[in-house]
Amino acid sequence: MYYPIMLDIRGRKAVVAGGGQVACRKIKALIDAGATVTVISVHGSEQLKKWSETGQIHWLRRAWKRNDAEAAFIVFAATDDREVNKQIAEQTRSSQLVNNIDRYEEGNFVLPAVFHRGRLTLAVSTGGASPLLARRIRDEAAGRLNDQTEDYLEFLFQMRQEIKRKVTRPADKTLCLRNLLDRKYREKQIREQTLHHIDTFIKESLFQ
Ligand SMILES: C[C@@]1(CC(=O)O)c2cc3[nH]c(cc4nc(cc5[nH]c(cc(n2)[C@H]1CCC(=O)O)[C@@](C)(CC(=O)O)[C@@H]5CCC(=O)O)C(CC(=O)O)=C4CCC(=O)O)c(CCC(=O)O)c3CC(=O)O
Ligand SMILES: NC(=O)C1=CN([C@@H]2O[C@H](COP(=O)(O)OP(=O)(O)OC[C@H]3O[C@@H](n4cnc5c(N)ncnc54)[C@H](O)[C@@H]3O)[C@@H](O)[C@H]2O)C=CC1
Repeated sequence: MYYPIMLDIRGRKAVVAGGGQVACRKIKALIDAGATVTVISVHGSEQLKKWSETGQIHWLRRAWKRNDAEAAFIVFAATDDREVNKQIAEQTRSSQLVNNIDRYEEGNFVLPAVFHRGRLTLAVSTGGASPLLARRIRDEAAGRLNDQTEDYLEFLFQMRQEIKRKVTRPADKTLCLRNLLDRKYREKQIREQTLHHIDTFIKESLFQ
């Protein structure tokens, strides 16, 4: 069974071998997550050229060389050459994260199908069994979210920060945080009032 995790890769070095369609999907997610991305590929899509021109990636227009992954935190073997991808995966240290796009067993992680909305991330994986089913389940789950999800979660975040700061007893904190999930806070107006009167919310949560 895979171990799921949300990685903070801001400023971390990501190295991607390959600049085709699949590599670009992985690169987009790396850029969005704030990684420092180096791409090694002779050829590249229009999108890759744009990212390179705008400084969002560092593109080395050449074939993969041994040691290219040396300083990387995370590596993608994303060429269309199975043998090259295999070698790249073999060249990484066991402490590095490596994804092989054509033979997932040769890497040590796989990417899920992802949907982001504000602070919410939905990630669905079938552990390599069927990427298309992962995508479909992701789309079905995302379709059940409504327009308010982003604001609602931002409200929960802000309230939770304040509750953590203001309420010290763990049991009291739990009471407040549980109370926050009451359906009434799905109403925008009630959320706004509550944010303005956090002390009242805390008192009511503890004495109701
Ligand atoms: C194991 C994994 C490794 C990894 O890439 O991390 C992997 C591996 C492989 N994918 C292959 C094919 C396809 N992959 C997609 C699409 C996606 N693939 C993604 C993830 C993963 N793909 C990981 C496991 C995910 C899981 O847990 O289930 C998604 C979810 C995330 C992402 O890529 O960001 C993204 C959808 C994102 C979105 O929609 O948003 C499509 C559809 C399309 O392209 O439209 C096809 C064609 C249809 C088909 O073949 O099923 C092949 C065969 C290559 C060949 O034979 O030529 C392999 C190789 C193998 O099986 O070893
Ligand atoms: N994991 C996944 O999500 C998926 C994986 N695949 C697999 O991904 C492979 C690649 O697909 P595409 O991106 O569409 O191919 P593509 O043909 O668009 O791109 C291949 C890229 O690999 C680069 N490349 C080839 N040899 C290289 C080397 N020695 N060093 C550096 N770069 C090198 C090329 O310059 C090119 O940019 C497919 O062969 C397929 O097996 C396909 C679909 C989804």
